[in-house]
Amino acid sequence: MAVAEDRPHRVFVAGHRGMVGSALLRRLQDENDVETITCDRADLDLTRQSQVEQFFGDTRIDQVYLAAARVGGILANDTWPADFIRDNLLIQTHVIDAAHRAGVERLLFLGSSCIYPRLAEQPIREEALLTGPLEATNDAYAVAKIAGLKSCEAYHRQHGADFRSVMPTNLYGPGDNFDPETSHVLPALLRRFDEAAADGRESVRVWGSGRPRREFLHVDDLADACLCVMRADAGTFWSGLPERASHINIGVGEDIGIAELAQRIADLAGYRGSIEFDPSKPDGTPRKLLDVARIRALGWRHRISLEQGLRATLEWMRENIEGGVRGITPREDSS
Ligand SMILES: NC(=O)C1=CN([C@@H]2O[C@H](COP(=O)(O)OP(=O)(O)OC[C@H]3O[C@@H](n4cnc5c(N)ncnc54)[C@H](OP(=O)(O)O)[C@@H]3O)[C@@H](O)[C@H]2O)C=CC1
Ligand SMILES: C[C@H]1O[C@H](OP(=O)(O)OP(=O)(O)OC[C@H]2O[C@@H](n3cnc4c(=O)[nH]c(N)nc43)[C@H](O)[C@@H]2O)[C@@H](O)[C@@H](O)C1=O
Repeated sequence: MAVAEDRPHRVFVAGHRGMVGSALLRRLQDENDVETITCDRADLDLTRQSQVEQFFGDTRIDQVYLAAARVGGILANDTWPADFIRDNLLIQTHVIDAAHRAGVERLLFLGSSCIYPRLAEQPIREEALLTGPLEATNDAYAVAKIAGLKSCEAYHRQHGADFRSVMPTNLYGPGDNFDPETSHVLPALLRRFDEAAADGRESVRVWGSGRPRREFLHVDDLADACLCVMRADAGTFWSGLPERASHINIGVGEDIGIAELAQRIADLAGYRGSIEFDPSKPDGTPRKLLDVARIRALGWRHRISLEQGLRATLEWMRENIEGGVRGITPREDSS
């Protein structure tokens, strides 16, 4: 490695105020050979190339965790595809290229399990990439994420850059977006059922048919997996991947139906009314279960069960979202 043994690695976490970025910061604090670097979006808008180049030019950085992105649930993705493809292509292209020019020794790009074909064989292996059509509700976001992992692969092939990618399954945990319209399913249902229980409501609506299946990973486990991938020596990491690939799946290896998830959350929140399904909302991809053999071969396995994670996240939500939730807005409204 390029870094002298006697000084800590200077690690830039992009997106440090988000759910994943803040979990990475918590996890990196446990490492005594790491000095973390962050910069607020007000001072560094990653969609602006000049700002990104200046930041990397002025700041000595050894490693990058690229957890900044435009992120949202199925409806936000389906409603604002232009914002999702634009922001994500710009952020990742600027950061990856500036990191390469600045001589960053290692970078981790955060993709998503939605990169795989809608009807991929389950559990989904890394090799399923680009073997079939994408799910329409998030194809713009998925194309940007595919471009991100392909960028890492291309900079590795052409320049020898040690830029790696992880493809996490659906995540949840402290710092999540609990906005009813723009969030993912798990935080949306935690909030909806908790409020319904508190108000004594008789019925709660769950989007779609309830039949799709999803795999859920606690964000603290994801942060641990990211460090495991970044700490793997280059020979081990690259030799464990198929040729012309830079990505590795991160998940728990089992999934759950949305109707069952809703019932478990209802029970946890103490909700006693009925559950109805809203067919006017999209189901999205029918199933998205990752094959996690590769990350397990690197020595990582999740520790937090869905039961434990749901309880802890419900507690976190009750203590932290009083007075408002962090949602997202379309770009036209936000700039
Ligand atoms: N959540 C999930 O279920 C999954 C997430 N992922 C991936 O993990 C990564 C992190 O996601 P997550 O933490 O959930 O998302 P969040 O929305 O919680 O966090 C995203 C972060 O990116 C920052 N950001 C967005 N745009 C810009 C910009 N133009 N300039 C600077 N910073 C910006 C945000 O800044 P600010 O706080 O100022 O808004 C925020 O800190 C993403 O790449 C996502 O694709 C992958 C699989 C599942
Ligand atoms: C991580 C991943 O997240 C997104 O994909 P998704 O997995 O389809 O996302 P989701 O969590 O929003 O929904 C999962 C399922 O749950 C159902 N569902 C029920 N009730 C609610 C509900 O109240 N809110 C939401 N959001 N979904 C609901 C919903 O109808 C769907 O069947 C990608 O766009 C992309 O961002 C991505 O990579």
